[in-house]
Amino acid sequence: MEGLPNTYSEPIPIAVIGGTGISSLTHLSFTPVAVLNPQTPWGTPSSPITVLESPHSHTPIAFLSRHGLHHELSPSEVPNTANIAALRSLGVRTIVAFSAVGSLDEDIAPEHFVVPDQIIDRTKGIRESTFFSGGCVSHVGFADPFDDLLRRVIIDAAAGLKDVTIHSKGTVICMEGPAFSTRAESKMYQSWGGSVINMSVLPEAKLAREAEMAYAMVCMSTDYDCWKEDEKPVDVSIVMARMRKNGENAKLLVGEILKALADKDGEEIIMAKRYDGWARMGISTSPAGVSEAAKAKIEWLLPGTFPKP
Ligand SMILES: CSC[C@H]1O[C@H](OP(=O)(O)O)[C@H](O)[C@@H]1O
Ligand SMILES: Nc1ncnc2[nH]cnc12
Repeated sequence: MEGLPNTYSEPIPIAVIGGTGISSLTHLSFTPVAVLNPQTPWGTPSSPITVLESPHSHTPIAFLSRHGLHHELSPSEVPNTANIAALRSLGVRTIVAFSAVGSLDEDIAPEHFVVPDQIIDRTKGIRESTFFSGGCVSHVGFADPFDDLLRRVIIDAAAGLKDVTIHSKGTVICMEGPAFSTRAESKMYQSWGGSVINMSVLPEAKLAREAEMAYAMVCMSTDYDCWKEDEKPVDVSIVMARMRKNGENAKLLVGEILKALADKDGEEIIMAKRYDGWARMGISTSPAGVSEAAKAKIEWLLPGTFPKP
């Protein structure tokens, strides 16, 4: 990426967040045109943000590597607030996130993709998980944590890929890690109705909702965790081996998603106006009680919420 400009003059409405095994979006159909390093009131994002253009679409996309360019950030260390704030500041309104997951369901085989519709939170409260703290409280609705319009686009787009089996719903369990689950935990998650397990969907999805963006995740199955007695329990070599094929399919899928969103209806889906005001509506702090520090940060994230008098 050397030699690319570090500015981009247009808003970038779509972002792709890559996780394990996807630290760039290098593929014939994408041309990197800039590398940005936005700073935010919540700090610096996980990685520089690459801006890519594609012949499939007039809409540029921003790519962010969740664990850093060299996978140096553990799931608990990912600066999710900085990541989401940085993307929003570039104009992003729609996020397609990718994640390597373990399967809790016999039918979700390695290399299958799942577009989940629900989440169960098993993180340990050690991740910074809201923009609304330090003097401004907001409670956003999160009953349906993923955006259904975007989920539908992804599911339909995946139908254009010949060797990807896609599951159109499921519950993702988000554990803290970084160690994998015990067998007892894995079986308990199955009994709770979990379909797949990862360490990344939270608080990423929650912060995207607070930032009034549309968010969906593509879960790429790599293993059967450790509930299945006739399989070797998950380890990193198993995950990385599966991610070679998954990573190629993920890049093809991004191309198909951009094609699908390249028309007028697509623009409406991408701009996610349906989330305008969600976080602002949830603010419970009375105007006189909002701290100046919180006002400044929220105004940076969602301009117009606390305009200067
Ligand atoms: C390397 S296996 C565990 C690791 O893989 C997943 O990462 P990501 O969601 O970023 O693709 C999982 O969430 C864990 O962080
Ligand atoms: N079994 C597993 N548990 C948690 N995260 C994962 N990512 C890939 N496989 C996983």
